[in-house]
Parts: sequence; structure tokens; C-alpha cells
Amino acid sequence: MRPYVFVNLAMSADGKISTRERRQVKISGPEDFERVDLIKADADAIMVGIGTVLADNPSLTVKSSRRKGERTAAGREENPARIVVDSMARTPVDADILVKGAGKRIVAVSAAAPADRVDALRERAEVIVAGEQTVDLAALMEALAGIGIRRLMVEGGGTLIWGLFKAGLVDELRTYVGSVVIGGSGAPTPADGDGFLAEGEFPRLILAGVERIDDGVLLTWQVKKEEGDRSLRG
Ligand SMILES: NC(=O)C1=CN([C@@H]2O[C@H](COP(=O)(O)OP(=O)(O)OC[C@H]3O[C@@H](n4cnc5c(N)ncnc54)[C@H](OP(=O)(O)O)[C@@H]3O)[C@@H](O)[C@H]2O)C=CC1
Ligand SMILES: Nc1nc(O)c(N)c(N[C@@H]2O[C@H](COP(=O)(O)O)[C@@H](O)[C@H]2O)n1
Repeated sequence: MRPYVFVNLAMSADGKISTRERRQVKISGPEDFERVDLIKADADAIMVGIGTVLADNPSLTVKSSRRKGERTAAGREENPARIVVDSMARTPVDADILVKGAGKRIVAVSAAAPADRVDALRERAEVIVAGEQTVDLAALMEALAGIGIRRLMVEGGGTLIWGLFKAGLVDELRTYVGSVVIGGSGAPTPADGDGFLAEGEFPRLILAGVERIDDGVLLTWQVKKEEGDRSLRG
């Protein structure tokens, strides 16, 4: 069994999620950031790759006091569990994700992660070991389902999202297309990594929603299920 996995990202009109220097940029407007806060508050956990932690230093906390209050009134932590996918335990111990806001933190590492760095992270987070050299995302998902995570939001970046698509672990993709052009052949895109070669490998999507928000558009896609998929229902 694995959680229901939905990816949420913001890209420019030319399909970039940040600059070629991997500098965080505001692509969403105020209404879209509200939407993101709402879906975050509804999730059991939120995941990013170590590249995003090192580039953006996000806290991934719920921003609205009302939504935090609603979570605690329902017996949940103020924030969803925050998860970093980090094979070599490179997450700085003072990263915002580990120090800001209440709630569980999980760092997923591989067996190759240096023991001293893993021990330092254990002071601030639960550490899950999945995979030998890099994090085995399918094994990680099983472990997350085992600790009660049913709805998992993925914020990025492009390398992690690619890894999840490659492993057939994405159920839904929500792409906000903002009204800017970033450009740059080396600027990150929603799914980077090696890319698929054969058309038969491409994950197939079903368009489930189109909504105008701020000066852009939100596209919601369902990913067609593969045979034997063991995702929990969304
Ligand atoms: N506009 C938007 O919505 C968003 C934009 N961003 C942007 O994205 C950029 C960061 O993206 P990126 O550099 O691709 O980094 P990611 O956040 O995607 O992290 C990628 C890293 O995750 C680790 N990882 C471990 N196991 C796996 C696996 N099985 N599959 C894939 N990755 C794995 C790898 O590092 P290791 O091997 O060391 O573990 C890998 O390099 C930043 O510029 C940020 O601003 C990020 C989020 C949202
Ligand atoms: N939805 C969305 N729109 C944008 O324009 C963005 N730049 C991002 N970035 C993501 O949000 C994270 C920041 O989170 P905190 O505010 O620190 O909680 C950042 O790391 C990206 O994942 N998202």
C-alpha cells in the first residue's frame, strides 16, 4: 500500500519552475498561494527533494492561523508531516523545514548516508532508511503508508517529481501556469531527470480541471493507473 500522491507546482508560461541559477521565484499570485495553503492544510504530509531544501530553504508550514486551528481542533498537528528525500543526509540541521513550526519531520536517506550526519538529523527528525545509494521511492511510500500517511502532497523540485513519475508513484498533477517567462535551457522544469525515451513509457494523463486563478491557469490532471497499482484513494 502507498499514500495517494499529488504533485503541486507552479511553472512559468514557458514551462520553468525556477531560474537557471535555481533561484526561487514567485510564479503564483495571492489567490494561488491561498489555494496552495488550503491543499497543504488538507494533506497528511508534504514532500520535497533535498535540491529544493538547499535552493529555497522552505518551511512548508501552513500559513493561515485559521487552518492551523482547524487542524489542531481535529486532533492533528498544526502542519502536515514534512518530508525531505535526501539520500546522503545533506539537510542542514538548521534548515527551516526542521526548525520552523510544529509537527513531525521525516528525512528519508539511503543506506549510504554518512552515519554522523544521520545521527545529527535524528535530533530533529525521524529518519527513514530506504534504498542503498539513493532513496528508493517505492519503499519510502510503503513506509509512509505504514505510519498512517494517506494523502501526500509533493512540492518538487523537478528531479524528485521525475523520480516519482518514473517509479509510477504519482496519482495527480496540479500545475499552475503563471504569467511570466523565465527561459533558459538549463532552468528546472516540472519533471527533469533523464526523461523517458519511448512513447510507451510516458505516463498518460486525464485532464480533470481547468481554472483561471490570478493571471494564470490551474491545470489538474489525473494520472492513468498502471496495473497492480496499490495507491490509497484520494
Ligand atoms: N515552482 C515550483 O513550484 C517549485 C520550484 N522548485 C524549484 O526546483 C529547484 C530544485 O529542484 P531540483 O534541483 O530538481 O531538486 P529536488 O528538490 O527535486 O531534489 C532532487 C534531489 O532529491 C534527491 N533524491 C533522492 N532520491 C531520489 C530519487 N529516487 N529520485 C529523485 N531524486 C532523489 C537527489 O539528491 P541526493 O541523491 O543527494 O539525495 C536529487 O538530486 C529549485 O530551483 C526550486 O526553486 C521546487 C519546488 C517547487
Ligand atoms: N505554488 C508555488 N508557487 C510559486 O510561485 C512558488 N515559488 C512555489 N514554490 C514552492 O513553495 C516553497 C516555499 O514554501 P514556504 O513558503 O517556505 O513554506 C518552495 O520551496 C517551493 O517548493 N510554489
